[in-house]
Amino acid sequence: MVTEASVLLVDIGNTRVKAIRLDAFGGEPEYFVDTDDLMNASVFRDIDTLYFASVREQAVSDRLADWCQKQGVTCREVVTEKTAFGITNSYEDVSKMGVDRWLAMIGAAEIACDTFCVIDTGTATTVDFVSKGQHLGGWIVPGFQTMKSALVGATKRVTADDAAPVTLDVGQTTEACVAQGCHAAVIGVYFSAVDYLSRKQTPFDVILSGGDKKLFAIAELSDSMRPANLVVQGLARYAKSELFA
Ligand SMILES: Nc1ncnc2c1ncn2[C@@H]1O[C@H](COP(=O)(O)OP(=O)(O)OP(=O)(O)O)[C@@H](O)[C@H]1O
Ligand SMILES: CC(C)(CO)[C@@H](O)C(=O)NCCC(=O)O
Ligand SMILES: [K+]
Repeated sequence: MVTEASVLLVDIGNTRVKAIRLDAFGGEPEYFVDTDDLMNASVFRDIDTLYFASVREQAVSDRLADWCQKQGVTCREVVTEKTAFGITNSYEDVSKMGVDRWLAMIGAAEIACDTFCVIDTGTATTVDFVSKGQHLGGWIVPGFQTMKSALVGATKRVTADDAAPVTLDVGQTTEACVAQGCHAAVIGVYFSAVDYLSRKQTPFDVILSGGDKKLFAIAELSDSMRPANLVVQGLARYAKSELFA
């Protein structure tokens, strides 16, 4: 019999792979560089079912599925759909939408009111807007690190450091100007999302997620929610409904 402790949820992101068992999905996942790293890890022991989602190339998914088959582990890859859990995707070709965005919406819908947006910030910052079960559309923006690398790569005299500001401020050195400027740009996405939703003239929730959500400390003033990891939460919803409903 499948138990929640024997199901592993895996989010294969652009930068990192996150894995956590279904019975612990609200907690902190384990991080891996890639799926080879994951396949050798102890989290893989004693599981009988794997639910995964990937934004990497197809070969990565194929290799993971092959490996599961050899281990006798049931493997289910979740992909972006046109409709599920009462949400309808606005993309005409839903296969083009990154499954992390789809799962973030599915995860957010469980905790948000009728109208909401989910802001997921990591390698990219994505924003997706949903009202009454209809996905209205979204934004894809470079993430904080990605913005800094693009800036450094496209200029001669601009350099960056590892600082990750949490307050809106200004810099007095090149590195501080870059860090504060890119932080201001990330925060700008949040304010623009609030502005867009405000025009709907209906109550809404803003849900923040992703490896860099700490950059949104400023949003604590408002009542936006910051759940653990929405992509994993979306995967958990799929696994629960398919295995235990
Ligand atoms: N231990 C860590 N290792 C790598 N990145 C980290 C770590 N802790 C925080 N981060 C931040 O998290 C960001 C990556 O976030 P996340 O893991 O959500 O991204 P990702 O793997 O690209 O997933 P996504 O595809 O959702 O963007 C990095 O930009 C980095 O600033
Ligand atoms: C935008 C990212 C990189 C965010 O992780 C991912 O969702 C992705 O690769 N998306 C494909 C393009 C799209 O969603 O329209
Ligand atoms: K992201």
